[in-house]
Amino acid sequence: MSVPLLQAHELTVRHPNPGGTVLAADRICLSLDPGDALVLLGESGSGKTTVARAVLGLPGRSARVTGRILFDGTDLLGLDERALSRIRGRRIGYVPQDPTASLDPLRRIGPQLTELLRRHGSADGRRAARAAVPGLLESVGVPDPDRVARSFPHELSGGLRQRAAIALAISCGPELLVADEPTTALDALVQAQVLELLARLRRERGIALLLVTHDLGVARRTGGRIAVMQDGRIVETGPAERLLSAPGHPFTAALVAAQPGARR
Ligand SMILES: Nc1ncnc2c1ncn2[C@@H]1O[C@H](COP(=O)(O)OP(=O)(O)OP(=O)(O)O)[C@@H](O)[C@H]1O
Repeated sequence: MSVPLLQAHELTVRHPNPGGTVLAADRICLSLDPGDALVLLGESGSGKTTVARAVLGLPGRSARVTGRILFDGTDLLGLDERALSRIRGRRIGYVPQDPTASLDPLRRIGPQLTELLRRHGSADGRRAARAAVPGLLESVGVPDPDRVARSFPHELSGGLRQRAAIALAISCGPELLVADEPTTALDALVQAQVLELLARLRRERGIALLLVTHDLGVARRTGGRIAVMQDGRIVETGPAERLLSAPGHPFTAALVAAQPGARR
């Protein structure tokens, strides 16, 4: 059996709010092996993003976090910001719902990738970094990498922008990608293509995937394991196929009944 890449033990996150505190993640335990996929599935407000942000070491300034998040054996909650930022972006990549959150609107795609490749030491010198950009864009399925490298984010379609954001996220050769609703803003065809890209990155590069979604269809197509969240808790975990075809928890059963087409 392989050693888990990511493990959460009793992860609990409280957010302050005017009426007291919100228990956004309640004693979360999860485990993800290298190259595997884990989907956090749940309705809006169930705590999925809170867990994903805690794994990124970005729980929010005022959040109170307890428990442990072990990444390759190191407890991320015990690290200072400097140590965390060495892991985040280098060993853990982040794909947001809205790619404009990771792309700088005022810079062309190429220079953004060049800078990251240099900063993370994935390419030796500016010239090598620049030369690596088209291959990186090609590896995320960009059909015309030179044109895209010369483009500003707003000049690209939503699907190409998300591919560029994924290129940024994998530019440092991460072992884990955290993707928060990465296809929600895309139409159905592009959504399927982006999910296929994430699956290919797992297969070909062995990058593990922690994906947040409210959409059963996305969870099913991502494959791997699903953890169903309700009110800050994981109520059920299991292999995607089994969990969606034979839910063990009434809440999962209700979710499946509400989106019957997503079972197939
Ligand atoms: N920074 C914050 N301050 C106060 N409350 C917060 C904060 N972030 C999240 N919450 C609350 O924590 C709970 C869980 O939110 P979270 O965003 O993790 O859920 P989610 O399942 O990702 O939902 P969504 O899909 O809508 O983002 C919600 O009640 C939310 O209002």
